[in-house]
Amino acid sequence: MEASATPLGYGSKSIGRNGDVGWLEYILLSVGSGSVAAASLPPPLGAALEEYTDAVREVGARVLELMAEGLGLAEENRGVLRRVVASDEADKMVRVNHYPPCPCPLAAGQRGVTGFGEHTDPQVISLLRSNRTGGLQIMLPDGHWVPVAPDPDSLFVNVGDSLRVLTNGRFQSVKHRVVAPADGEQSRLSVIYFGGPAPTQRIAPLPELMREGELSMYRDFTWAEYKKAAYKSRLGDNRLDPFELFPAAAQDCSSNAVQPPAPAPPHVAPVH
Ligand SMILES: O=C(O)CCC(=O)C(=O)O
Ligand SMILES: [Fe+2]
Repeated sequence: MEASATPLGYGSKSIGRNGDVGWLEYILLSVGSGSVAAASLPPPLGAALEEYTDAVREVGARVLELMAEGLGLAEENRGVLRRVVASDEADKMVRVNHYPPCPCPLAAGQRGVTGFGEHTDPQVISLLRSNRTGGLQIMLPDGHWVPVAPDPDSLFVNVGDSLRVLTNGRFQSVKHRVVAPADGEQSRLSVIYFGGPAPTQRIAPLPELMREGELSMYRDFTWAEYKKAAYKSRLGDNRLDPFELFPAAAQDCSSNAVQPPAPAPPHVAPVH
């Protein structure tokens, strides 16, 4: 069965509304007061979800503080990134992905089928946990895919597009994808917290970070605007492109500059 979360809720195979497909089923929830999706869960599950999200968000906020320190921000400014995801109005989403083993026969040279197609996360920071089954891969600047070793005791941290803009490209959002388990392998299960800004938050390079004469590489936008644009796009699109002010300069230092074009998935795309 193919079902699409719209955009929240349960989905199977169909990711988003724009034709992206993968070998998975998932549930995508918005967490926090006023969130329809979390409020519709059985109360103990809703409470557990909020508790988990708050705990993992705090880890993300701490990582952002360390990143601010690493960027050389003065001590009094080190909370500037943390506050983007930790404010009361900040957008909190959780996705649970389940990738059953795919019984599909593989053609010669084909390493698997796409569980989740290549993309960057649009938010500020994502923290992922998984079971012991691998499949997650990240793309290096030279276009090579490298596997992320599964470790149920670790959190995998991803920089999102918004953090890339907030740091004027100093941190890059990295393309990642999931290859579904082959027939006979264990299912992969992952839980991802996506730390986003408040809807009205202006996403622009932090003034505290800009050097004298440094120009923003992006035109200003709000998180609500970017989220809407992200939902309208395909998974593999470089979603920041329409917001770039100096495309050539932004691409020069972009990990996405050398991406091969995303293959158009006929149904569930093979992975070579
Ligand atoms: O399921 C995974 O391991 C990664 C999925 C992912 O990248 C996402 O949901 O944004
Ligand atoms: Fe992702």
